[in-house]
Amino acid sequence: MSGSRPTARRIIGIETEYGITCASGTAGPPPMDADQAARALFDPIIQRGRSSNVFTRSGGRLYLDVGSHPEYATAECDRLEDLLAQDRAGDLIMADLADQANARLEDRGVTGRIHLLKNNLDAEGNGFGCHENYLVRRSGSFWQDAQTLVPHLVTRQILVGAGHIAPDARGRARYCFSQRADQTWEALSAATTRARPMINTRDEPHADAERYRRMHIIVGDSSIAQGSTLLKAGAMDLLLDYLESGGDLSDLALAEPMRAIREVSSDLRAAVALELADGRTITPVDLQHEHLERVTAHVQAELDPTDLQRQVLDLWGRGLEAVRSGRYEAVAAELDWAAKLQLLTRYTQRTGARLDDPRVARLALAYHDVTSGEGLRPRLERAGLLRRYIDQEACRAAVTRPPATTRARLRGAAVARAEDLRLDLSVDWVSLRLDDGVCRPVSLTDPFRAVDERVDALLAAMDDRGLDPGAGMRPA
Ligand SMILES: Nc1ncnc2c1ncn2[C@@H]1O[C@H](COP(=O)(O)OP(=O)(O)OP(=O)(O)O)[C@@H](O)[C@H]1O
Ligand SMILES: [Mg+2]
Repeated sequence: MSGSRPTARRIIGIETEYGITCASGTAGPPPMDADQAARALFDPIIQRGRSSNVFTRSGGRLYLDVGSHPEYATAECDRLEDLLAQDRAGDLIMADLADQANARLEDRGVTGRIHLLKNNLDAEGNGFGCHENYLVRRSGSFWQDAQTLVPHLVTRQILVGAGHIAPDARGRARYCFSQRADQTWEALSAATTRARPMINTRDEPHADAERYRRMHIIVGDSSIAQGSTLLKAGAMDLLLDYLESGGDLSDLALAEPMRAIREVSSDLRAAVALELADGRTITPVDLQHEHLERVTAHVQAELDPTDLQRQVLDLWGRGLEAVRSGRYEAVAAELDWAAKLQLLTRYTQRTGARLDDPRVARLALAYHDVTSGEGLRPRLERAGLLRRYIDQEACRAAVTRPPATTRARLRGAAVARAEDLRLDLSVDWVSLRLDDGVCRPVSLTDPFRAVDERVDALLAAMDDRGLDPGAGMRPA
């Protein structure tokens, strides 16, 4: 590959909603429902910060909305290695909270254990999301770019879907690519719950609104395998670079994206004929292949890709080949749908259980369980059956260390100082404010700016305040 420039710097963040249940430790019913379990999980956070919406030392956001899906939004990342580490740090933060909550339950003599699930469908059939955020330039044709991405979002599930067991039209269980595909109702919309679009077009850039927009993609499955996260975000970043450099995908617009997204999910051979807007038809594999070829040509002509970006292109190609040939084992260490399918297939072959057997459902759920000591991922990773692109130490470190190259560095430093000195700090994505009635709020509208003397001054003011026992201290 012989281009010359790096990909344009782009802010990327991933928000994950987690499923939560409290499994009974006896034969009786669960000791608490999902709402109660979520509140038990967030209890120490609410005690400490008097809020269920806090920013962390990693620069990310921990959040419990109404309802029962605790959420972690990663800090702003502009390197794929940081995104992988921060995304995993979110799982670790949640798992630590669950450990603490389970210890409190045990102290109270409650026989039940809280489990956190990184999937997209709860036992009652309610869906919840994993959202990707990509900074895009306002000067580009956002609407057209957003529309242009729909065919990619419809078909990328054959690579980055998390895999799902669902009944077919005759009620028989079968394996499909995505949990989220059936939960999506529109291509583009500014409403998220009613319309369930693939891209949420609400204009909230968390940055200078004259220059930027935030592409808010809400159709993806949550990822367990780092390979899935890498390919999901890395392919989108490269596609956006291609489009922002004048690339065009409009000849691949689909006639009926909503119908297509369901058809793609349920055809494991990815050979279904999808109708294009111009009347031609194309299979999901061929459509993805076409995207990959254009992006690869763009990379070769213009870009000097990073090591992880090379791996994105490599995995993209191998993933398509695995689907086309039906030899999914080739990517079973890298892509969720293939990893889970291999696990379930081995189990059904060994035991003779069918896909609709409750034991198979439990095994599938264990793949998504991120609670310490419960889920399968750590074991699969240790055994080399799931590939780690970023080692566990780096992910652990990201729990308290924000990305170094974006404004998250400033936010993380300020949050850490406020926690250490027990000072009240108001934080959101674009500002920091010490609640002492003296310091002026610091506005951080440039997400690429990782060094800022105003934040240095704020940290110094915090040190001064922290020394003064009367000022700004929170009640113990
Ligand atoms: N300028 C930006 N461009 C792209 N992504 C950004 C930018 N600023 C922040 N982000 C990322 O966007 C995500 C915002 O998460 P958050 O959960 O607050 O989303 P939201 O869409 O604002 O809110 P909600 O979940 O309440 O609907 C984070 O992952 C963050 O890193
Ligand atoms: Mg969110």
